[in-house]
Amino acid sequence: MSATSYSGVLSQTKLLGSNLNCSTHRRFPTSCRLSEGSLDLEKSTSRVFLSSCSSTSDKRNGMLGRSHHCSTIEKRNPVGQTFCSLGVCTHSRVDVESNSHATEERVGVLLLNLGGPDTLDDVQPFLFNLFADPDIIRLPRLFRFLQKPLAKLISVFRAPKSKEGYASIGGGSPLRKITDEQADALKMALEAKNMPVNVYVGMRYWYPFTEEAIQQIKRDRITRLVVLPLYPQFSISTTGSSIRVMQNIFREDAYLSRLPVSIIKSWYQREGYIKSMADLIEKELTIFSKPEEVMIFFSAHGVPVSYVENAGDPYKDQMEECIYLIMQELKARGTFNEHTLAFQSRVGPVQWLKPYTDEVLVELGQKGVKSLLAVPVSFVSEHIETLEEIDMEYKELALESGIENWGRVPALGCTSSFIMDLADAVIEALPSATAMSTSRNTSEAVDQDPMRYVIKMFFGSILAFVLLLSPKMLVAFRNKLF
Ligand SMILES: C=CC1=C(C)c2cc3[nH]c(cc4nc(cc5[nH]c(cc1n2)c(C)c5CCC(=O)O)C(CCC(=O)O)=C4C)c(C)c3C=C
Ligand SMILES: [Fe+2]
Repeated sequence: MSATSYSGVLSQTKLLGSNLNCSTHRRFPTSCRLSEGSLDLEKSTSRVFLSSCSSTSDKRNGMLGRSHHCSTIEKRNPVGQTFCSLGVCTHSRVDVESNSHATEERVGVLLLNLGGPDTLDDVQPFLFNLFADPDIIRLPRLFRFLQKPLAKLISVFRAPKSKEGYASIGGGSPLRKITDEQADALKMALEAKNMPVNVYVGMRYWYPFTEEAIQQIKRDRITRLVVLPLYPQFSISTTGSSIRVMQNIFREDAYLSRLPVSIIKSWYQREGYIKSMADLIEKELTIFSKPEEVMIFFSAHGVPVSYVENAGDPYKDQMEECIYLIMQELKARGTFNEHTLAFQSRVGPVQWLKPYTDEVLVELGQKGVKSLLAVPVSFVSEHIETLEEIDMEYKELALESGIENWGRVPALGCTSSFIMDLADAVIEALPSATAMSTSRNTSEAVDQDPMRYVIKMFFGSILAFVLLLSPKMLVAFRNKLF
């Protein structure tokens, strides 16, 4: 549920039409002229004036005192002079209510993340949730009814290996704790910028689930919501999946479907993020005896190739651009190290994005690279793939392959420059919040036709039988590819 949920009340005095051009897209339905999180002021013809007052009492921290303050954000069209200004004023509630436009505004920020098992007993059910996600195992529509049985099978097969991994990092995932800390830090950063908000944490595959966070948002009568996935780059399998869950819930609910929402789909290109990453890399390089000789080795979580080539996942492009921007920033600071990008954590019998981290490490060792700095780049908190896969498996492989000096950049976590930048991203996204699309897509309508459903099940069963007994699947299970 909410990591940082307090009864902050924001009274908005004015909100003049945020007339952003939003279109409905089949897979990523909310595609606003929001240029991935930052308001595209040059194109925008809207003028948004948001003056907010707060009257807060923090239940969590047991604060009894109430404070009243007011923040102003102004965004104007290209002919206007003021693009973004934050001002602070103080006035009483009566003043607010005397305004004819007065409505009570409660701003929420929903942090989306993957979630991870808290204990070893959670591992198999967590894996089940993950593999039951049609954005993780993308079965053809005809096979969709197989999703859950397949998820059960794969999760049971994979659980022992995953459990070993989680056991080696302390018996569970640190994700919940770190995400809660990030939520607290973000709330404080926003308060420091005179933007009191409730921050909620919604995990995709484990507690606190996205569904719970959304229920809490509803209970708190949030009136404007910014959705901030904690993945810098967009992938269908991560941000896309969480947004799909959100949209399904929002569509069915009268209150939520009218709630103005702004989704920050990716933010890898933000200056604050790039600079924070460059800071961490620079700092870690100084630990090596010859920093200039260190190969900067970006290791990103992979996705199956089909996501990029068939489904149009922008993940690979965004990842490459992200690395380019980080390297440009380092060059601007006088750091000219060589670098490379590889993809880790592949699962199952399909082709994943290449080159693979393990193969590149061996090649680099063979080529005579002696010093290497691993940089996890697809995620902003420590998790099993940094603490176990990189710090243990890949480090061992690198040292065996001839690399002598190994280092690893920590995940950003609660690095203050990073959190401040996320806070800015939220503030910039807020004025463009619009109600989510409520239209049902046609393929879902087909699922509601009983005759079509029976036909689909009949042919699907035959195909499923063939698929499950296909040599590829049998080999995958036998070779423990899951
Ligand atoms: C940008 C980050 C991630 C992408 C893209 C991603 C895609 C993806 N992942 C799997 C399968 C698994 N992922 C697992 C854990 C896991 N994945 C991410 C991030 C991305 N996944 C994180 C942060 C974590 C760790 C959570 C934690 O508990 O610390 C797991 C479980 C662990 C294991 O058994 O290895 C699986 C399985 C697929 C199939 C996929 C794309 C289709
Ligand atoms: Fe993953």
